[in-house]
Amino acid sequence: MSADKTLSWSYTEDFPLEDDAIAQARMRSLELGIAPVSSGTGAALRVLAASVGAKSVAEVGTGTGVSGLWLLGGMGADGVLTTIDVEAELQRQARRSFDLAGFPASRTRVIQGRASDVMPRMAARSYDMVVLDVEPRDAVDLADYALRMLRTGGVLAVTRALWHDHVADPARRDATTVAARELGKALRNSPLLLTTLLPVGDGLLVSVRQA
Ligand SMILES: C[S@@+](CC[C@H](N)C(=O)[O-])C[C@H]1O[C@@H](n2cnc3c(N)ncnc32)[C@H](O)[C@@H]1O
Repeated sequence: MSADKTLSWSYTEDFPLEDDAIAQARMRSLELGIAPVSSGTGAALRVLAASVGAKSVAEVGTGTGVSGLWLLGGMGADGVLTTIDVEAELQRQARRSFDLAGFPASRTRVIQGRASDVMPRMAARSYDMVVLDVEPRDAVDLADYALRMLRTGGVLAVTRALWHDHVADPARRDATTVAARELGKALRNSPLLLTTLLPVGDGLLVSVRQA
């Protein structure tokens, strides 16, 4: 690996142009101690949403709406983002972010609750894209619900898949790191999916549902 890799990675993170609405949502997130997706991850999510012509996207982990704004930016003008979070106050902030960015309320469905309670009640095979932006141990628990919701050709995106760069280090055996590692392998090995691991942000697992 070239010694310039770190430089290239920071260049990649700085490459996307983040608009004012996203920058403000990011600031509010950091003030509240919530880690939003990086610019590189957000831009990748936007491209993925656009590439599948997403009209229906579900996200777990609303936060203050940073990832949501990126996703909305990649969806068609009539696309609806359904976003789930346990924290009502964060969702109030996210609604404000969507509003300030000019997205009408009809473009978002903000659901408060634990994803493991909410997702089983959501329609099967109806979503173009599902994003899990939660800790790896939660992502492991939610991946099957997410796959159930995806249409054929739909995309599952799981953030934080390199978990603070611990996943690549075999000496790291803590439960969260192991969960991230195991989830990556399970998605990669599934005959239902085409999966790749992108080193953007804190790692982005991307799977396409093939049938
Ligand atoms: C990393 S933050 C999301 C940041 C957001 N996607 C952004 O980019 O602005 C993770 C969020 O997931 C929520 N969360 C964690 N576990 C959850 C679960 N099981 N069900 C619903 N929400 C959950 C937390 O309350 C937190 O707001």
